[in-house]
Amino acid sequence: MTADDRTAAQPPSAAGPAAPAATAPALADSAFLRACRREPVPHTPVWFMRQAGRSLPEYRKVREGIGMLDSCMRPDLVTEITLQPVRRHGVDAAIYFSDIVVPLKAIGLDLDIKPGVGPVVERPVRSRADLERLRPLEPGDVEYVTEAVRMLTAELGATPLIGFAGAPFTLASYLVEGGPSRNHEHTKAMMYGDPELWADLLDRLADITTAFLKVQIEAGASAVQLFDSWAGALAPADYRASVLPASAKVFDAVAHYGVPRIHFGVGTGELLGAMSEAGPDVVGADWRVPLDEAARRIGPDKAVQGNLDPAVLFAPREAVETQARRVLDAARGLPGHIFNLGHGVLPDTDPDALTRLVEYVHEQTAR
Ligand SMILES: Cc1c2[nH]c(c1CCC(=O)O)Cc1[nH]c(c(CCC(=O)O)c1C)Cc1[nH]c(c(CCC(=O)O)c1C)Cc1[nH]c(c(C)c1CCC(=O)O)C2
Repeated sequence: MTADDRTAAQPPSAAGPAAPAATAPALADSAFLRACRREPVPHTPVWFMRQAGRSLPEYRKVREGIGMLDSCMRPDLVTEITLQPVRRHGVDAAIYFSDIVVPLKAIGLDLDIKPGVGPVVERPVRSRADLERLRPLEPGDVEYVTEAVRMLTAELGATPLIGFAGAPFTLASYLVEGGPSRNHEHTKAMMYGDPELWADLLDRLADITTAFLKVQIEAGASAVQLFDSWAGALAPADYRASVLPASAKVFDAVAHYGVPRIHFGVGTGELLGAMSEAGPDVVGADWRVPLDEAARRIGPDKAVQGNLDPAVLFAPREAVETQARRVLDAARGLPGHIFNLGHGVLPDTDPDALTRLVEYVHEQTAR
């Protein structure tokens, strides 16, 4: 079935589905949403960050000749690409196919995603005058997101759809540096050197991120993840003083929807407690901290997500299973574990290794 057939079979009505997808009983009872709420699960749910993307030949095929940002604006492509890993791997959740810079593009910033590089911003944001270019995001700026989420929730049925956005710090890093950065030097120069301008920038980004998450939740996303990928570059005191308030503002602003909110960053072992204080329901950890220790740092009443090193998938099957077993052992006795990688799927990963890993986790944890 093509994406077009699907649209024809199930036209997304302007009023949306009769019952909001997020409250349909089978969906609410899915292993993923149960784990987010720290309820007993039939098996440990599994999904992978970057599960939709270059590791899949079917992804490369539909993306042929179409730029990354262009593909994010086409609901038919977004729907197809989001569904590909669900069909192939049998993961317990879909993640909406987009990118953290899509809302910034949608408010008119001159940026692109360069293959093999990442987001590149034509004119970096460095001064108060530059801030004026960061206007608020209106739902009408991203109608294609609403349409794609509706098409997806109709297709996915009882499989949850995770919406996402970039956290203010990670978005700020791309905007201030003008592209990917190892040391975030311009970003930190603004954070330390002009705290007022920095706070303003993060506050505007918090509002844009919130608006982008609201569009996804209101169209039917069952959970949301806030990616603060580069927060691990910060010392805990600086994170708490200069970044946490903006991320907490985002979590607060979407709390009333009641959908689980996940918080994740790379290299954040020392920040897990602070990231938990920002107010999410679930905290993701990378592979540098054992999951039981991560759970201690995250504190009570929150689910944990993670944390297999994505590079492990390049090892032979037995080694992958040994390492996955270590993650499951560390998670034993923790109510609310969502199995994931410690960061995104690497582009050269063998897709069959991912499928086998989903089967392994399901088998090993079947109750
Ligand atoms: C930092 C960040 C970005 N984008 C994202 C983050 C946070 C997650 C993380 O820490 O990895 C988030 C993101 N980007 C993409 C998704 C899709 C959903 C999923 O997880 O499957 C998600 C969740 C698609 C994408 N986003 C991008 C691709 C690759 C583009 C392509 O296929 O041509 C995909 C599938 C581009 C992108 N966009 C970004 C980078 C670093 C890159 C890679 C550049 C490259 O190596 O080519 C910025």
